[in-house]
Amino acid sequence: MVTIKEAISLIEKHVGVTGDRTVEKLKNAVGKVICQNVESSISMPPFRQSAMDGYAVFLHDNDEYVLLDEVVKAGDSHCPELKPGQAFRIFTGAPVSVSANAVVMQERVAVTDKGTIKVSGPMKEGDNIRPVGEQVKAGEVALKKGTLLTPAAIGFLASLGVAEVEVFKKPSVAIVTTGNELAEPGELLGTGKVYESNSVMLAVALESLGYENVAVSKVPDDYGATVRLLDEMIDRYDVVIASGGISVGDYDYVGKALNTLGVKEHFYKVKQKPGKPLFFGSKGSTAVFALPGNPAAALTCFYIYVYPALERISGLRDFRLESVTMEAANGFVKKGDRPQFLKAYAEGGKVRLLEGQSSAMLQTFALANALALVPAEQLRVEVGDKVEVFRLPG
Ligand SMILES: Nc1nc2c(c(=O)[nH]1)N[C@H]1C(S)=C(S)[C@@H](COP(=O)(O)OP(=O)(O)OC[C@H]3O[C@@H](n4cnc5c(N)ncnc54)[C@H](O)[C@@H]3O)O[C@H]1N2
Ligand code: MOO
Repeated sequence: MVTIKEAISLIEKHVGVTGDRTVEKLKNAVGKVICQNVESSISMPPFRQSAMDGYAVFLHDNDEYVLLDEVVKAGDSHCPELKPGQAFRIFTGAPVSVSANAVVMQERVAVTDKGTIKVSGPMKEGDNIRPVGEQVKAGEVALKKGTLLTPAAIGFLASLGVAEVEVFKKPSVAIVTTGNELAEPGELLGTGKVYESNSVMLAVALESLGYENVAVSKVPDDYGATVRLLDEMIDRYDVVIASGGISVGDYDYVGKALNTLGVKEHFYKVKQKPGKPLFFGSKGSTAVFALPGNPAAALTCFYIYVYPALERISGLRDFRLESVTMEAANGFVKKGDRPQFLKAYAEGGKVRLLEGQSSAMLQTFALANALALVPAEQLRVEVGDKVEVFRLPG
């Protein structure tokens, strides 16, 4: 049995980026990680650009300027040169000629009937002109290897004319559920059966985190069938997530099957509640997690252990779950000597510890947006106590 900390560091030690790369169209690359520096082929902005609707001027020692009969708007390619004391009409995004050394916003300008403009307030060189390459210069690194492609990063690359980007391939994931008792939602529920919930829950969690290559397969409590299915999945996928059959019961075959298949155990059993019988191992380059079957335990283990592992494999080499300290909005009495992850609701800087913490209860999880961790030695949480809180993604 390992501690939560030990389990996390063993996972960090044994998982790493697969190194597989792929070229993605920009709009398909969100949530992926750049696998090499992206250099900009252009300067951004590519030309001196007006930041305001107003007038471009060649500054002189007077607040009155002769207005040329010229208008330059965004997209225009022409741009008149000025002599000191001259001005022309310009709009936001339009190119600014080299001789124009400031742009004044139109709210500060009065047009006279003598063909001049009068400017109120001070002006200095460079006002309201975005210099060439202010964001990035041609040939410079725009985004570094290892950067996560957020919508902002995708927009930035699009602004540089990038249409495709080379990223780390996200790992492929096989979910394997086990159990004779499992019925499919939609079927009539026979005596002794429960509806199977873990595969769809884990599959949509993966999908919402951007993992697209996800397979689901199911096996009854049969040793031979469990060995065969796990063998195939370990062979074909980067990560295997089994659910159920990992405890000590006579019909819990996952641990025995993984052992038979030569999966190297990095840990089995974590001192925590829920999710004590969590297994993590690897075979070749495939990482194998066996989550406890109890649905809330499975999902807790997924968020705390599997999700960070997947993000690291996807290229975020140093990914860790972030936790914040919050005040408890209500009290909680912990049973037993294991640290406990509690389904919780974080709001306005406080965290509410929810009713119904059994590892079989998904209803509470459905109402939660966070997991709060109560340490082993703390037997009660009082209102106002500081609690470590992990916000759940999405
Ligand atoms: N003698 C002991 N018994 C148990 C121990 C122990 O230490 N000693 N640990 C308990 C704890 S804690 C957990 S957690 C469970 C984990 O057991 P398994 O991982 O072997 O899971 P199963 O027995 O297969 O199932 C547990 C529970 O979850 C339901 N389940 C399983 N898969 C699904 C699914 N895909 N969808 C919905 N529900 C599922 C299953 O029907 C069971 O009710 O072991 C304790 N026992
Ligand atoms: O470790 Mo189990 O998840 O407490 O029921």
